[in-house]
Amino acid sequence: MKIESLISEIHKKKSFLCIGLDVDLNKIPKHLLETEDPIFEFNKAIINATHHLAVAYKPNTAFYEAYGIKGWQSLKKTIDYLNDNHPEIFTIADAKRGDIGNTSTMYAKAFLEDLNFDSVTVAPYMGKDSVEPFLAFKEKHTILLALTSNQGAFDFQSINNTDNQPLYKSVLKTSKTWQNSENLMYVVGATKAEYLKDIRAILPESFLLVPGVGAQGGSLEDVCKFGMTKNIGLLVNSSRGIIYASQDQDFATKAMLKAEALQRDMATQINQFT
Ligand SMILES: O=c1ccn([C@@H]2O[C@H](COP(=O)(O)O)[C@@H](O)[C@H]2O)c(=O)[nH]1
Repeated sequence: MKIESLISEIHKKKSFLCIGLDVDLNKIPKHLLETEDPIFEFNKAIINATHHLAVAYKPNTAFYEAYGIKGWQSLKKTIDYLNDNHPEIFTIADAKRGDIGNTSTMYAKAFLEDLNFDSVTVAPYMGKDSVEPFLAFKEKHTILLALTSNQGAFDFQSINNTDNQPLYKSVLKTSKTWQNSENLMYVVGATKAEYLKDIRAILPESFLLVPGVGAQGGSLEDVCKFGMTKNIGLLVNSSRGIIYASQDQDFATKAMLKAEALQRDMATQINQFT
């Protein structure tokens, strides 16, 4: 998907909501376990109930890989369902890949060509030759881990390196020099909103995928205060906070209500900014 299409969808829906499809069979309504593909049935119901409120969906591949070949089939059915029925919606494979170039090329083919996601999350720490194979895909996006939402982000990402700047800033600055860097987006945790001013000084325009509102306690208002740009520039993700709003028959409606509340707050933020 071209970035312009994503921006136009954001303005049309007044939403920069990304819904995380992190499906855990222990948390979904029991009646779905009787169907042939409970993960896909769950995702389909969530997508049907929320697609008018969201501009992106992000299955975290761990939740599919954990169920072996059946999980991978559910992932394929989910992305096909999105691409066939909602081509205007941006899709993210949250897979956090990255390896030597030869191997990264295969990861990129798996997620961007075979599964046909619009984007994939990638760890930057093996450097340029591990990321450039992802960037080579036209109209696809590579979402680089910059400053993650977890506590462990402070173990390495925020520590000053030999240039006397935190490692995450080196990731941002150096990645901008890579070939096809216009295809880069970055992960910044909502729990790290106070860093967004510094991040925007380095990346004034780039899209940021921001996980960590909802279950992890990040604040949408804080993220918007420092992270929003004229093109909005944000995809704010919530997974558990939306998809597990109820574990009963009404799960999709309850998920819709949670998504609606977030979208309403996003519309307010967009209106205040523009
Ligand atoms: O820094 C990061 C990077 C990725 N994630 C992923 O986003 C979702 C968040 O789920 P919630 O249920 O809304 O907490 C999940 O897939 C994480 O693996 C992240 O949280 N932080």
